[in-house]
Amino acid sequence: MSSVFGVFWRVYAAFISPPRPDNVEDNDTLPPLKIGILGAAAIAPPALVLPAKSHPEVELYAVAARDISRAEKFAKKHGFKKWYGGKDGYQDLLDDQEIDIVYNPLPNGLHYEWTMKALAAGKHVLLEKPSGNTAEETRRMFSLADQKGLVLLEAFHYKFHPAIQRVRAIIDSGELGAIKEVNATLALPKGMLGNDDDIRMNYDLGGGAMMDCGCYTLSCVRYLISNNPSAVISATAMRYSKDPRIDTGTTANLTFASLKPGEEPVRSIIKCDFAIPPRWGLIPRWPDLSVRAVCERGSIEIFNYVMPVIYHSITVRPDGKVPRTEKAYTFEGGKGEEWWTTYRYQLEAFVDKVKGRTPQTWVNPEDSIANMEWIEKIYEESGLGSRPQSTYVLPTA
Ligand SMILES: NC(=O)C1=CN([C@@H]2O[C@H](COP(=O)(O)OP(=O)(O)OC[C@H]3O[C@@H](n4cnc5c(N)ncnc54)[C@H](OP(=O)(O)O)[C@@H]3O)[C@@H](O)[C@H]2O)C=CC1
Ligand SMILES: O=C1OC[C@@H](O)[C@H](O)[C@H]1O
Repeated sequence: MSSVFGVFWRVYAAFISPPRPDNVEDNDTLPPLKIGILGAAAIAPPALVLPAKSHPEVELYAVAARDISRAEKFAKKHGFKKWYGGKDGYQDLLDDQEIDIVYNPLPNGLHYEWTMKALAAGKHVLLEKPSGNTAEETRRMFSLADQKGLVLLEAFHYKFHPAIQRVRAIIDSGELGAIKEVNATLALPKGMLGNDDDIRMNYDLGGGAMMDCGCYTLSCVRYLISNNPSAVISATAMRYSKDPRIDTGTTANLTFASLKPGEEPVRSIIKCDFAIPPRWGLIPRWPDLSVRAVCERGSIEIFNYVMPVIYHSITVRPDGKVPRTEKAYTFEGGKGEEWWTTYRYQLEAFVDKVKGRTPQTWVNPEDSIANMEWIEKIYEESGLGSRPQSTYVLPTA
């Protein structure tokens, strides 16, 4: 449904009142997987709480917050059975034997420590993006998950939605010829994010626009080109006035080796910004969430690859032919509903993996590690340097 009614209907079902699950394969015989959340984070309701409400195989079980009253308020508001708080609250949640899955939406600089602790406690972990502060942290987390036979997923939710997968399928089909250039932007109007106390403005917590919004643009161009960059040609950061180690926006110019011998390298410009100024100093701008690929025989672009359930459009312009617009809210013959958010598709895949089923989509450890490696290279090139590596050491058993 691409009408205005369709937008309202999807937003209602996705964010206001997700339909309750009715039928499940093994729901009658197996208890639901119990979820615990570390931190009453702003992203937790859209990214996990709402998706869980329409997933028949999970239960919102416990939340921990540094302040117990905050944990209690969050638990009661969202229907969690238990809450933990105080200085040991996060560890108490991890020690709860009932919990199967831990969602980690802590600040980036704490992803490593608490994911390592969660894995050590035997929990599967859904970890917010970017996976850590450094690629070394990411390698260590996936290595521990592997040793323990646990599922660990970096929550690059946009990849689980049919919209971006449709863009890649069109590129891969060869309809437009070889890919020459892909540019991606995630830029938000000033005022939406980036107050002084925002975790994104704190270097020790892994702040910076390239970490926050930029990690999507990098991930997306790597995904559409089906390769990793071969070099960062240049990277320019706008520095935060109160801490020059933090970028409020970064533009990076990358090059990728072509996958086919003899073809030109693929060029890419990625841009992130969390402070686009109002037009003429007055009129607030819309977020810029665009990705455009130029190929030998035409171009393709998608608007809104980050929150496609609300509205997105895929415009294909084959040279010499009439342009067409496509939408993709569901997979043909696959699991999903028009109102499923990127996060709902992601939760479906995560549960499938935990249950030993083959997920429709997955983000492999190598992919998460490579994304962090190139984030670090971009920060190095911009002169700001990598974010600080965690000093946490997991005690040996
Ligand atoms: N997938 C997506 O679409 C999005 C993902 N994200 C990612 O999710 C994570 C959290 O982002 P967001 O929800 O916006 O952030 P918030 O600041 O709302 O949440 C972070 C949580 O971390 C906890 N925390 C623990 N230690 C600290 C500390 N020293 N300082 C501040 N907070 C602390 C707080 O929990 P407590 O309740 O215990 O106080 C807080 O609730 C980030 O990794 C971000 O990149 C963010 C937005 C969108
Ligand atoms: O993950 C995210 O997605 C959307 C952005 O608004 C936000 O800053 C970021 O953390």
